[in-house]
Amino acid sequence: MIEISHLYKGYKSGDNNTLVLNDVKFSLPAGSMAVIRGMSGSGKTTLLNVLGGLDRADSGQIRVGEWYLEQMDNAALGHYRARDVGFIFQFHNLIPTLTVLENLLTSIEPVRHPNAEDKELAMDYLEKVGLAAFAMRFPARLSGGQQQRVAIARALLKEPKLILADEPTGSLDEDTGLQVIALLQQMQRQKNVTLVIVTHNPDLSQYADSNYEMRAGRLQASHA
Ligand SMILES: Nc1ncnc2c1ncn2[C@@H]1O[C@H](COP(=O)(O)OP(=O)(O)OP(=O)(O)O)[C@@H](O)[C@H]1O
Repeated sequence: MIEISHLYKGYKSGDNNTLVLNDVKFSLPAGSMAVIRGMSGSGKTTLLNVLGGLDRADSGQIRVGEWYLEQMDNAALGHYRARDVGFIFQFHNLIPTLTVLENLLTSIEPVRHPNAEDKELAMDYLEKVGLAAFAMRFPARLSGGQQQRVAIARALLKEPKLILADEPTGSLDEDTGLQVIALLQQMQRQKNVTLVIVTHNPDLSQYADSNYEMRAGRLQASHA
């Protein structure tokens, strides 16, 4: 499902070019879960951004299913993101002027106009994250953890092939964090979704099919 090889990305500052991704190699079968840990600044978010088509590497190959990202123009990357990728990021980017339900439906809109079935499914996902009662609220009236769960429900609603999550349990208490992980695992098993999770939380490693550590731009398998 995911095949990455010889991936490099650097940022220039003055005469220095700091390599943030340094010959990254990574492969992950469809329907499995990888957890990537690593120190702050080691390149984890950069890797997720490149994998999700939000950013480009300087060189290297990235294949996700039938998509060959390094060969695609920006429009094609937009299609790829809209159709196949669900993002759960630390800064969840809910739209403040839309209700919780409307926020969920934004994940469908690039692909089709949401219909009654989509709305029903959106309510099911809100139920699953324990927020059905808040469907008509605006995000500002939710706690940070509740907003995080809305962002998760939004990513799940479009039932993407790939979910990229950056600290998905970061702003949640332990119980809610476990519920979220259980929900992600359920998606993985029932819908064959591939999950790549970046986290500082060592407790998530036990749920993964494979574990990695990012160190100064290099990705290494770990047994943690
Ligand atoms: N747009 C940018 N311009 C210059 N440097 C950048 C840019 N984006 C990221 N970096 C640098 O690249 C390195 C990797 O950043 P990245 O966000 O990928 O790390 P991370 O492992 O996700 O960290 P954290 O765990 O703190 O989120 C950092 O040193 C960061 O300062």
